[in-house]
Amino acid sequence: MRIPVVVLSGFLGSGKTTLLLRLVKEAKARGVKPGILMNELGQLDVDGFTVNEFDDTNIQKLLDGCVCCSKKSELASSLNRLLPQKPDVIFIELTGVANPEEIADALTEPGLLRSMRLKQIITVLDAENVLDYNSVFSSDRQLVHTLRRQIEAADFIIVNKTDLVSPSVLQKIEKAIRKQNDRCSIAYTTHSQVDMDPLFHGIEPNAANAVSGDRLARGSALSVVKRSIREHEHLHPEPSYSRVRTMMLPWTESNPPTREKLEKFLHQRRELLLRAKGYVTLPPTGQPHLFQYAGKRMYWETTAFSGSPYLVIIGIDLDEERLLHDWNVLCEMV
Ligand SMILES: Nc1nc2c(ncn2[C@@H]2O[C@H](COP(=O)(O)OP(=O)(O)OP(=O)(O)O)[C@@H](O)[C@H]2O)c(=O)[nH]1
Repeated sequence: MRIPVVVLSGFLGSGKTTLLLRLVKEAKARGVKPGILMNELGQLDVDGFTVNEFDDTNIQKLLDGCVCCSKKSELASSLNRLLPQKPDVIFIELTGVANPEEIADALTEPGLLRSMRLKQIITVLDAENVLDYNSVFSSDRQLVHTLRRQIEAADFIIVNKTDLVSPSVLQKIEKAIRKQNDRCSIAYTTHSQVDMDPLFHGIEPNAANAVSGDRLARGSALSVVKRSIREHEHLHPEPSYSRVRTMMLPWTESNPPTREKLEKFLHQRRELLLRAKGYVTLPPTGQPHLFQYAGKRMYWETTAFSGSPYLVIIGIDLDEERLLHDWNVLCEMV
């Protein structure tokens, strides 16, 4: 029986990993064995540590590039490495700038088609920021195109972070979604807390799953996806994002910046910054924290992480040399 694959898409910081953690927990509660493929734009893996807390979960990570373009050739081998543990379902968490249609297409290649089937594309939206993407990223045509595709290709859209917006904003978001996708289901959530029953429909322990009800069985949906991919490749042979850059800011344990200085540093660069995350130690105690900057908000959590601290930032046209210089000046000033 072919293993159902659930693709999680959505822009940087919208709540995909939060959803993935819920899905993995739910899978375990149902006796369903999950396999996970996580893709990160940066060289370092922040979310993997959190997911690794589910100790016996089968995880593959594809770092330093986007699986829908620069890392596409590695998709099949990474997915095939999940197979020996016989997962009942595979969750693929894409980078925030990935076009999920490309993954749908890759799953129809002969090497994967025999063992896997695309069950569902779920797109998570950040309710606080999604309506601004077109204007904020107007100078990056490819990125705008990719973000539109994330909505158009979705079977299920989760409008997340509803705690940060008013009901009238949610109405506008629903209208905007329906203009682009009139067939998907929509749920409104905080912290990606969604009813799991529909998501697990047809996913059973021990993989003797019925194939019915998946996207692959619905020939028409797949052909729409395939046709739009061909159009996409024709019109956009470039990657799904163009000016998005990732870089690491070194975190010296002997001389770390304070929380306030880090926050000010990022806030001053908010126009070009899309996302930041990392494990950092804070003075004076050296307590490790998981730090996240998403949708222009900063989140801090204490953590049991015991590796070397690091901080990854993602932004538009980042000037690496200049940022590193400013960062080093900041660290020396502490
Ligand atoms: N206020 C608020 N914060 C949320 C909500 N959902 C997630 N967050 C926070 O937003 C940040 C980003 O969430 P993630 O789940 O890591 O987002 P992501 O889409 O996986 O991010 P990338 O992997 O960088 O693309 C984290 O600090 C979450 O705790 C929500 O509903 N409301």
